[in-house]
Amino acid sequence: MSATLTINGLTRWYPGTGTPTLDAIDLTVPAAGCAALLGPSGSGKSTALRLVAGLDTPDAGEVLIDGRSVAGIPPERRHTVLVFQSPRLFPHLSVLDNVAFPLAVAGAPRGKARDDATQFLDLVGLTSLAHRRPATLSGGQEQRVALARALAARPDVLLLDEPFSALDPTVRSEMHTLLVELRAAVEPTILLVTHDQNEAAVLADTVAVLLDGRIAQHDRIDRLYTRPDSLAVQGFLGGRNAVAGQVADGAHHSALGPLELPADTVILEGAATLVVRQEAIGLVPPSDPRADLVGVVSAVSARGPRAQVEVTVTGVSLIAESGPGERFEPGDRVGMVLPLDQRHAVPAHGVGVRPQDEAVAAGPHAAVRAVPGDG
Ligand SMILES: Nc1ncnc2c1ncn2[C@@H]1O[C@H](COP(=O)(O)OP(=O)(O)OP(=O)(O)O)[C@@H](O)[C@H]1O
Repeated sequence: MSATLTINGLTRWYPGTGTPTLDAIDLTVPAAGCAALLGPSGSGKSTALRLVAGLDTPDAGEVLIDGRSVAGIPPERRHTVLVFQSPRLFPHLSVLDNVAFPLAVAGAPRGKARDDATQFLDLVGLTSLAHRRPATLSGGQEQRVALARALAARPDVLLLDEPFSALDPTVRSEMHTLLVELRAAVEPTILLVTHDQNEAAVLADTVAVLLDGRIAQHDRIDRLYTRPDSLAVQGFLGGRNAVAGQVADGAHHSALGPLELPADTVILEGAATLVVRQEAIGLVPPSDPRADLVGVVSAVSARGPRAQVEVTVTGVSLIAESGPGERFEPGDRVGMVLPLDQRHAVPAHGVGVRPQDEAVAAGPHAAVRAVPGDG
């Protein structure tokens, strides 16, 4: 019951707004895959889901399910189901009949619809509540019913619009576990909208970062963290270190001195910003031979069990995270280890260049190094 979802050049320009809310976005979610659309409030995430679901009409571009355009097909015939932040259950129906509803609408006899619904309730762990009314359920239980109802409709594509953001952290985490189990059991194709990076990381195979109506980067979450295409993506994902400089001879040159760049990426010669995640930097004694840099602690701020440690190195401020039990004070001299595979250079102009994009880079600042296996 899963299908490939393809979004081509999808554009939505609400009347009276100066710029399009969605500006020609492209996105593919393979059958049984899960992609997250991650972006700040107002970036156009819900607009994209509404267009895929058929609740709104694009100004340009198209949505394809298994290669077939769904333009002009009404929502109820698209084989997509949208689950919202609020469960939107039918209050006058039992839990079981809520889940059986899409089956009954599709023409299944009452007994068959209820049998099927029982199986989906079992999948979400709620068979014991089958005869309750929604008003007697907790928020997490209601959302479980909403998921069971959505899956019972056997959609080609399951669309989730911030489905867990109203739940408290413990219940949200239980719902994440449930969704991982549902994926394994039913293998739906999922497009998930969220503004929560952790949720995207836990649930999705790939994450499309939506900034100002454009997909800034669609990648695995680990690559979004360590290989951002732009400083906008790096900053949105909370990266704190960005050092301006130049790339030459496979290294980044700045006030920090030359720092070799990893070989598993294409490196552009020219102006580029070095980025390294704060949690990837190791703090060691200044005499430690592993230290790539030595500096002086300029500030320490506690963040739960870890602290953010600001270190000044030849006038450049870098942030690292100390581990549990490590204590640093302003004025301490420290060594910093910047693991080679965690370093990345973001070209000063435009997005980063990947192997598949090499043709774009042909020019005076063309890509100088590409290693198979990347991207
Ligand atoms: N029907 C509409 N008419 C005019 N503008 C709209 C309409 N729907 C949404 N917008 C605008 O489009 C922009 C994107 O809205 P959208 O709800 O898609 O963003 P979002 O990323 O889902 O945000 P949030 O995380 O806050 O839900 C917002 O500026 C919003 O005000």
